[in-house]
Amino acid sequence: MSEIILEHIQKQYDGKPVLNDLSLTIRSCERVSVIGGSGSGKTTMLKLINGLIVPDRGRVYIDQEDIQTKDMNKLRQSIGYVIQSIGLFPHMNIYDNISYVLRLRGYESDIIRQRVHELVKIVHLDAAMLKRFPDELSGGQKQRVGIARALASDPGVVLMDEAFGAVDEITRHSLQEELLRIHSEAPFTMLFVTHDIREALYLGERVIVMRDGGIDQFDTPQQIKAAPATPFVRQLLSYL
Ligand SMILES: Nc1ncnc2c1ncn2[C@@H]1O[C@H](COP(=O)(O)OP(=O)(O)OP(=O)(O)O)[C@@H](O)[C@H]1O
Repeated sequence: MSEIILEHIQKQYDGKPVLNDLSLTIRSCERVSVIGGSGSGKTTMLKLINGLIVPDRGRVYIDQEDIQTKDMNKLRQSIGYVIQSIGLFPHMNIYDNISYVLRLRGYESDIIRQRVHELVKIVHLDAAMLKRFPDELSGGQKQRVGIARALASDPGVVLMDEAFGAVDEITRHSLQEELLRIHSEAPFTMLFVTHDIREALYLGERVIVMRDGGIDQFDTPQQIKAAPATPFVRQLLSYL
């Protein structure tokens, strides 16, 4: 449950601007989708929010606190991050993967066990899978583990980067529905990067359309459909 503010963010790689004077406010508990061309800066924006990279200029605030003034390890532990390649630790079983942040934070084992069992229920995983290792799970099951791990410490912010990109259509649809249900039961501020305009419009209460390091439109799905702000937004909508 956190408000995120990006204020005049500039980021360059090798002298080439990747984010160009980006400013936006994401409300506490809001679901925001991010869509845009390849290389438009979507992943870079997420990484700036969880402190994996720092802007050349501008500031990121979470709940009115400049993240640069925070302990970066603590910041990352307080933000759920789900990526397409999932990033599960291959040498740890599912239980240890899900409980990783809780163990880092020094919670007692009874509390951790209770929370892990709560989480597997939330993401509809079979508890029998907790003993397995990531390479013994299907793509969709691994994604559920990734979501459970991201939610483990009850984060105020969850960042998802093409989180459902590597699963089949049916699994993708059920993960989308589960994500909406999970969010409605225990809300958090969510940024969801996707290449799929349907997914963006379905999951986002508002949608950011990025192009070349800037924002073409940041609006509700209804408004984006009713009044696309640029030819690029119109082109995206033509794929519906
Ligand atoms: N560590 C890096 N060093 C140099 N250039 C980088 C680095 N990370 C990203 N870039 C460049 O920054 C630009 C934006 O990358 P970013 O990953 O944010 O795009 P994206 O919108 O998420 O793209 P995609 O949809 O293809 O994943 C790209 O041109 C990319 O090549």
